[in-house]
Amino acid sequence: MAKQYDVLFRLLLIGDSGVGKTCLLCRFTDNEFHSSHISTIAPVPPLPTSFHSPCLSDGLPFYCRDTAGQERYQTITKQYYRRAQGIFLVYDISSERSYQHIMKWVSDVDEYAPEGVQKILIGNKADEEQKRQVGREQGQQLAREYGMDFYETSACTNLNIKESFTRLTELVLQAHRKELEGVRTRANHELALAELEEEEGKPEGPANSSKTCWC
Ligand SMILES: Nc1nc2c(ncn2[C@@H]2O[C@H](COP(=O)(O)OP(=O)(O)OP(=O)(O)O)[C@@H](O)[C@H]2O)c(=O)[nH]1
Repeated sequence: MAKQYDVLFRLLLIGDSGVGKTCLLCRFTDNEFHSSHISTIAPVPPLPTSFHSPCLSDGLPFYCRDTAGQERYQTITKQYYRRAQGIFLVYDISSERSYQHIMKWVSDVDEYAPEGVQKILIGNKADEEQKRQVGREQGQQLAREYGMDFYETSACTNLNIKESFTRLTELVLQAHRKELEGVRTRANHELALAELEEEEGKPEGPANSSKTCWC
């Protein structure tokens, strides 16, 4: 009933392979950290297990999708951009290369995501101070250039995880305030997941990911 008035917000995590996207999401949703790196393979796991409902900000449901950072999966990853309302662009502070690649990720977002999508820049692995290759000021500078908020995070020590997720959901809510006025919001997680699955369809290829923290 009144399905057209329901709202469903989708967040995405993108960035090079190994920057810690899966770990950020696991830390936020399950308060867990996995020290081994098992690359997310595309297609990412089936929708019902790859979405989480942090239910931040006034209890509205948010669904956050992890993506595979490896180049060979980019065609699949890009198909998720067009329905995203919020995107985390993640680099690793111990990898200059992953920082340089943020420009390429931003240009993909500009090309494939809807206008008005909210973005946040994340410099992850802030606990790795002795391996740091990217200064905090460099992160701040890049974020300023692209008009994004910036957080240095650590999925390992739980630095700024809640803060960055909360901020992105706030930005999405602000951007969609008009739509939210007087509308009924979807609170039924199962129903929402079923609809997401129906809308986006199951990606082709093997259904499983080698990641273990989606369990
Ligand atoms: N020290 C430290 N290591 C981290 C942090 N976040 C992730 N890692 C490690 O970095 C490696 C890669 O993390 P993942 O979360 O799998 O990286 P990803 O970006 O999802 O990689 P793809 O799935 O290949 O795109 C793992 O060994 C993690 O334990 C962090 O905040 N600090």
